[in-house]
Amino acid sequence: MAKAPVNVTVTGAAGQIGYALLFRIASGQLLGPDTPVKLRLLEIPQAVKAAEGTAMELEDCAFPLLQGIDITDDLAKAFDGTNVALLVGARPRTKGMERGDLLQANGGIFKPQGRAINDHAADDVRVLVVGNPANTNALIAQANAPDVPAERFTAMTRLDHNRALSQLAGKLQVPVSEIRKMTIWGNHSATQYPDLFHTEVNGKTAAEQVEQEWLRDTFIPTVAKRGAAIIEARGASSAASAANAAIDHVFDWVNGTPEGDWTSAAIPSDGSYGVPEGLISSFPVVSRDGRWEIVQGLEIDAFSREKIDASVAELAEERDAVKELGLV
Ligand SMILES: NC(=O)c1ccc[n+]([C@@H]2O[C@H](COP(=O)([O-])OP(=O)(O)OC[C@H]3O[C@@H](n4cnc5c(N)ncnc54)[C@H](O)[C@@H]3O)[C@@H](O)[C@H]2O)c1
Ligand SMILES: O=C(O)C[C@H](O)C(=O)O
Repeated sequence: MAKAPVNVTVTGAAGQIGYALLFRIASGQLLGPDTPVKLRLLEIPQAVKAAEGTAMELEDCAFPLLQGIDITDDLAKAFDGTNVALLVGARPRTKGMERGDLLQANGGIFKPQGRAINDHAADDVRVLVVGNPANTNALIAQANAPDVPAERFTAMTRLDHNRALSQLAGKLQVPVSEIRKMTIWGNHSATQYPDLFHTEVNGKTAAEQVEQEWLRDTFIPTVAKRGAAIIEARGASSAASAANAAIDHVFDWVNGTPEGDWTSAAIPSDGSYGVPEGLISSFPVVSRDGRWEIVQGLEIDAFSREKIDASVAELAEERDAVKELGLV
């Protein structure tokens, strides 16, 4: 029997990431080659026409799995019955903007979106927040959706994870496919901690195969500041690689992670590894039966502890700031 279509909502659909993402969703790369999709594109009123243009192009691809496209600036319509919500549209930081202003502006987006997901989404809704500051935007949306299990709200650190894989593969001159168990801890920001102490390459720990100076002074800052380096080079933030990471995140969440490996995702902490419960922090995770689980039992040495704590402290500060603003 043919599968029922899955409703996928993409916010910020007329933006750069939206343009790199929508065609891949419609072609079956988000959920798999047997799953039909219906797209809901949410935009602000000024960008609805541009989203309509993208929808025309989607039609022109004649994707066999694409069973419909709705374009709207109405939250209730955008999230009505949605099974997968990709929250991409966000307010970028502009010149002279303080961090509090940025959090406030994004609260104005993610608070009502959280409420709309609460009131209109399907019972099995899964949410991935891409728009920055992604972890805290996810926290805002989750806090405003009390009827949806908290674990359904996640933020994207898969791009950082993929960046870390590529940097390490280049250093060791191995294919990315030979690397297992990479981890990004903490916030999707420059404080994130890409951890090589549990990563395996050809059955050996990656940290033992690289110089400690390279790990500390090149690898960690290169991965953590890659987003800024892309902006510097392109004059715009990463788009195709961000869309690719969003596809990877949702595909693995729905279909499971391969045996013998794990990935990275920012999910609500259950207190594991000393990360305060409720913070949406990146962890080593596996997906089993459609749910993320934090990989347990990893030994954390003093170097890693300090790095994880610094990023988690930043997340706690952001949470306190949005609490003060009444957003969570
Ligand atoms: N987590 C990550 O790894 C990662 C990586 C790259 C980019 N990002 C972030 O993703 C976000 C989007 O990036 P982009 O390059 O697509 O930006 P963009 O400016 O090209 O597009 C953003 C789109 O969002 C729309 N938008 C704004 N407010 C909206 C709202 N309330 N509802 C619906 N749509 C709204 C805008 O009209 C615009 O079309 C940014 O916040 C960026 O910093 C995150
Ligand atoms: O948009 C940004 O600030 C950078 C982005 O989050 C990235 O990691 O590429």
